[in-house]
Amino acid sequence: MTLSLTRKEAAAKIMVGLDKPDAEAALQVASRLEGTGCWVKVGMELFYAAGHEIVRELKKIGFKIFLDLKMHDIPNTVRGGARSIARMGVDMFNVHAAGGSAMMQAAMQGVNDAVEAGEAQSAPLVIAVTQLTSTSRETLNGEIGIAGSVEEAVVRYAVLAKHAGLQGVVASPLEVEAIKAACGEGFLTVTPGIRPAGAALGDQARVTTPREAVDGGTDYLVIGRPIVAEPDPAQALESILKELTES
Ligand SMILES: O=c1ccn([C@@H]2O[C@H](COP(=O)(O)O)[C@@H](O)[C@H]2O)c(=O)[nH]1
Repeated sequence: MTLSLTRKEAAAKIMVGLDKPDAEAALQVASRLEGTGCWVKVGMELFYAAGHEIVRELKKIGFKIFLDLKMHDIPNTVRGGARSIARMGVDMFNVHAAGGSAMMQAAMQGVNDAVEAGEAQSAPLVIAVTQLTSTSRETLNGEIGIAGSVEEAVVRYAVLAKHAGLQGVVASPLEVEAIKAACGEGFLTVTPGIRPAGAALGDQARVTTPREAVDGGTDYLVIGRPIVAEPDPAQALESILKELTES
């Protein structure tokens, strides 16, 4: 089924991956996206270079922020890390489901610690990475050592994350239908692995177009290089929005 979205609805589903080496480069792109209504995603490259300050700057501009640091450590460390992240005022962050239930529950406890101590005004959404969208079945079976299909592995982690109290998962758009069937419509799916027709796949293994991702029921489309590595990021975003608003 082709879903017809308004421009506002489409923009609110897009998380632009600001994978840039420093604050200046990131803010240059962000300034071109200001006012569109899209989210921005701050990942390892930008956060390790520009830290809390870039989060503050992006919030000041008015963006909703997904902090994509994919925590994976012992529960006590993740609890402390989650508390620190909640204090920063981001809207969403993630952990690896491979860390197990106790670790994911610890992330939720860290958020509660921050809220109860009055350090965070509101609780960010906490989601779990299932299997990276760069992982193919061959890699999953032959290197990571998990048997079966990628979809089975993704759904197993999604169910684990749901039982641990998390609000959603990161997966490819190809697995959204199975995740929603197993975890319910309200369980969020945040999907990288988005490539407009003809765009280079790069290191992504499990991809769809923006239109296919939306029609498959995803909640959020994470899009990096097809926007931020283009000479005109605003124009690249516009053409994706056009694809999503045409029925
Ligand atoms: O499974 C995952 C988890 C996170 N990502 C992140 O999303 C963006 C995708 O960027 P593209 O340039 O559109 O490929 C990137 O920041 C990744 O770290 C992911 O791709 N897959």
